[in-house]
Amino acid sequence: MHVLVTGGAGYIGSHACKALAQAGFAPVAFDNLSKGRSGAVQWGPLEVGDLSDRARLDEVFSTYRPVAVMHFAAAIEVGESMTDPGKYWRNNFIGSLTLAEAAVAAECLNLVFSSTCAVYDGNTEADLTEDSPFGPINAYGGSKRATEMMLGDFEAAHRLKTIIFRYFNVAGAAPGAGIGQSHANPTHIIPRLLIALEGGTGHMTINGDDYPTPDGTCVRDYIHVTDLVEAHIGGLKRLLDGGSGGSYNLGTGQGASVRQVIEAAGDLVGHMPQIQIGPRRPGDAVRLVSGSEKAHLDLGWVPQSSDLETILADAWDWHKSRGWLA
Ligand SMILES: NC(=O)c1ccc[n+]([C@@H]2O[C@H](COP(=O)([O-])OP(=O)(O)OC[C@H]3O[C@@H](n4cnc5c(N)ncnc54)[C@H](O)[C@@H]3O)[C@@H](O)[C@H]2O)c1
Ligand SMILES: O=c1ccn([C@@H]2O[C@H](COP(=O)(O)OP(=O)(O)O[C@H]3O[C@H](CO)[C@@H](O)[C@H](O)[C@H]3O)[C@@H](O)[C@H]2O)c(=O)[nH]1
Repeated sequence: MHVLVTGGAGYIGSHACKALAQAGFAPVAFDNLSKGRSGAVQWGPLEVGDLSDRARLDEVFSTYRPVAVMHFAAAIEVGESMTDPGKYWRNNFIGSLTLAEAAVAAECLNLVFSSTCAVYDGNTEADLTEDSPFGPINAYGGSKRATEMMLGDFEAAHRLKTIIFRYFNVAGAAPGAGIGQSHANPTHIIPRLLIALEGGTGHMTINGDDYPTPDGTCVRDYIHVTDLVEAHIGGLKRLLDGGSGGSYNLGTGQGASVRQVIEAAGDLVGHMPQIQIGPRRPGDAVRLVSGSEKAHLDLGWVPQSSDLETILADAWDWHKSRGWLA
């Protein structure tokens, strides 16, 4: 059973391919390699192509006749989305629309979509459930929320069943698998921190320490990538067994501030980076922590490796092993 994995050469998509293969599916990665790398595609073929290229999508659907799509391909940087919103609306929203139309035309009517907690109102201090108010405060979250709405309309009109997963902050790496967060110039806190601790820059800038949080820095809910992709396998099986779609938060319910993440990484490695306080990053939410049990109740999903120490240790092991990458 082929599953088309858009963004399959990227960080989470490559982990999903690994989990799909382990669960007995045949993943087919579809990626334009703008951020992904071909070396991360180890569990099935790589089809190079862009979401905007409908003819290329049609060709890939026709070749593999996938039973489902896992849709990870997107531009993902919150800060960039505030300075270049068009890139986000074009790639994430128009790209997803093109993909959904191709899937319906190919009668591939099961889709798992990578959404984000950035669809919620990030200025609230409350834990977030699937019923929390929307209010994307950045263009990235806006492009994801619009895609969710589009997919809802496609489900009603075209029977394209969709499971929407709203991830909190994904981190870590599958131990020993040769895949992890490998952007050339990472913006995410954990890869940047590991580069700093390794001696690459030696310093870490905190993007604002005057937020209304206990230590003044932004709070996030970090989820291990191996736990995250297991939820996708559960969601996919539910769709293929005839179950309904739905929306699910994927987080742990535990918040960690930027300072706490830096201190935990310093404890792991045995020394602290030099810390500088910079300005707030446009589009940053104050606090994003999941308050939901829905994925546990509906899908039986329980994170196994998502304590911050394990996440950082696995990310650090990946970071040290990836010297051969650009
Ligand atoms: N990393 C996180 O913490 C996080 C949190 C919430 C949601 N997400 C979502 O998870 C998904 C995967 O994120 P990731 O962290 O693996 O990012 P990533 O950049 O590593 O992976 C995205 C992949 O999509 C590919 N891609 C981008 N645009 C494309 C296009 N138009 N056509 C074909 N391929 C394209 C890139 O080359 C890359 O390999 C994204 O949809 C992202 O919004 C990530
Ligand atoms: O050098 C750095 C890097 C990051 N941060 C801060 O660390 C926090 C986390 O930032 P980052 O790791 O970039 O993640 P987010 O901006 O929270 O976004 C990630 O997590 C979102 C869910 O919260 C996803 O939707 C996005 O795709 C994903 O990029 C934010 O407050 C950043 O401002 C710093 O202070 N210094």
